[in-house]
Amino acid sequence: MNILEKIAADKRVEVATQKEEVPVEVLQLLPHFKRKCISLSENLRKSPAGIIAEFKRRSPSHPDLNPEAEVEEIVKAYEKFGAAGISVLTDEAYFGGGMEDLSLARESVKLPLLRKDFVIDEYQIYEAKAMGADVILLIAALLNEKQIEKFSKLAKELGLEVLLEVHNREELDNSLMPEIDMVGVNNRNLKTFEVDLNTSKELAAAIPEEYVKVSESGISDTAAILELQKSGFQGFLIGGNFMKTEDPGASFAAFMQQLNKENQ
Ligand SMILES: O=C(O)c1ccccc1NCC(=O)[C@H](O)[C@H](O)COP(=O)(O)O
Repeated sequence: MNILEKIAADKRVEVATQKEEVPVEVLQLLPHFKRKCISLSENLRKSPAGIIAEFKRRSPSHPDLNPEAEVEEIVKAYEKFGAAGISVLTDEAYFGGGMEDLSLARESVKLPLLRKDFVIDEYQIYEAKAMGADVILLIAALLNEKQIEKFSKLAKELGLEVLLEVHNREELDNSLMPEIDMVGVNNRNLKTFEVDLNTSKELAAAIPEEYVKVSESGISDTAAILELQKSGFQGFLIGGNFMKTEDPGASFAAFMQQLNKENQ
């Protein structure tokens, strides 16, 4: 079993329990459920930098990233220094996150929030909306075409945007549908954890123009962004580069300062 299959297997158990504890009917009564979402894809189209800055405490590839990190201060700094959106890891078992982090982020910033998790059940989409997310992630490697269609349609009904994550041409060709707003190319091979930015560059031309292109994972300098922009990417999902430092907000600010200088 590879890491993604293991995460998905655990997620099925977790979601089954959560559904019993807090049924969809209860989620629908929560105040954020009626909230109008903010568009991440629009922000990425108009932002000169297009950074989706991520909050995470750890990951399978980086188990000790920033175990004690608190969400509020970090996301406020991401907003203050020019992020186009924020990704919040809500998986507890492998990333040390939770729905509480998403809720706290929602109370702290006005930027669009991506619920970064492993969606395998419609329940998680209702939950994302109820906790204040604007965008969900659908990982092509985890889902078949029918699931992607069903989940993205539900997301649209709830007013959420969809970021589809792919890692190769086959996943891209099998998973594109009209309800998807953004296509993210994950530069990290989730089977080996190897990172290669050429994955984004090689897939870019195959992503139809109507989808905002997002390059995900392994971005650690502004030169990489300038390169990826040339291939048509408008969004850049960056987590570890900021979260591995003592002050992720300050490292984000320094990164943005450098990027703005180079983008002039
Ligand atoms: O990062 C991992 O180890 C990982 C393992 C299994 C599934 C997903 C994983 N990462 C999620 C992500 O895709 C990243 O959090 C995100 O793209 C940011 O990447 P980075 O900038 O390299 O932290």
